Amino acid sequence: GSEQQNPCPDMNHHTFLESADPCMTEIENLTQNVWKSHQETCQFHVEDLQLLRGLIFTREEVAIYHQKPMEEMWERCAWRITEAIQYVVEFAKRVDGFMTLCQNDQIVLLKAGAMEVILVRMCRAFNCENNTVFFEGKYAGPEIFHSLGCGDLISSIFSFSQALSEVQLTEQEIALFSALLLMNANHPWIQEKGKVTRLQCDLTTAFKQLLKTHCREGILAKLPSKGRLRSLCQEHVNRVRLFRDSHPVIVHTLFPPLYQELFSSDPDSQSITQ
Ligand SMILES: O=C(C1CCS(=O)(=O)CC1)N1CC[C@](c2ccc(OCc3ccccc3)cc2)(S(=O)(=O)c2ccc(F)cc2)C1
Repeated sequence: GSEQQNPCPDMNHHTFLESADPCMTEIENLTQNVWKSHQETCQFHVEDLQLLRGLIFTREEVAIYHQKPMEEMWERCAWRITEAIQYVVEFAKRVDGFMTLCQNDQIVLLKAGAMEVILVRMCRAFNCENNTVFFEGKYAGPEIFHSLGCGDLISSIFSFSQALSEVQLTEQEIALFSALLLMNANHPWIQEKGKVTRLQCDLTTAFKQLLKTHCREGILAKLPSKGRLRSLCQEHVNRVRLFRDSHPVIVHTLFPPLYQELFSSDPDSQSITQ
């Protein structure tokens, strides 16, 4: 790290470290842990996603997507999001403190926050120059999702990604912001509120410290509000329910069980699959 100015020059290095504020190194250790956890579970590396920006679906390929039945497109997106969620689950498990929470709280936090983390991670795979997102191997505009029949949800997802990519978040900022989205102590079903609050507080300190060190406090005002993220996730859940009501067999037989548990079960069902 950067050479830290020793605030008490007369103390030798050894004494200084002993007397340094212990929680400071704890916070720095937490920042490193969260960054490493993100790097190991980010699904695609941001360098690769940048390189792939040149790979855009042709008009013919988009036309093929348009001919796919609604059910098939829904099933594809359900699988894409389920894959992404498995990486987010792995991310959470590697964040210091998350595995010390009781199983109920781990599940409640992931059920409430996994989609929010995916929406944030998505800005890494979004190219705001041509309004395209990385999907199934190439970059695609919103029109590729046409046969889903939920144009409003897709356009809100795209405009959300557009707004977030303008902040140009670093991988460290995405890592800490994602961890903060997950560690939400105010969730009604949390049993060990104190432990989650402590985690949330340490992550907030770490995030603030990171922004301060890099003179990036200005981005706090540009980050999406909790309300914006929550309404986007709710819109997704509403759409899934609408689709499930009209295609119950498809959802029950072809959608990933994890996706059904997280997005199409009633909100307070705690029966998550192991
Ligand atoms: O971006 C990612 C990945 C994040 C990690 S990464 O390493 O950066 C590689 C990319 N995503 C993973 C899954 C993705 C996803 C995002 C939102 C979503 O909303 C729920 C939904 C479900 C059914 C119908 C409509 C909407 C579903 C999937 S996606 O499939 O790429 C997709 C994208 C845009 C869109 F408009 C619809 C689907 C986003």
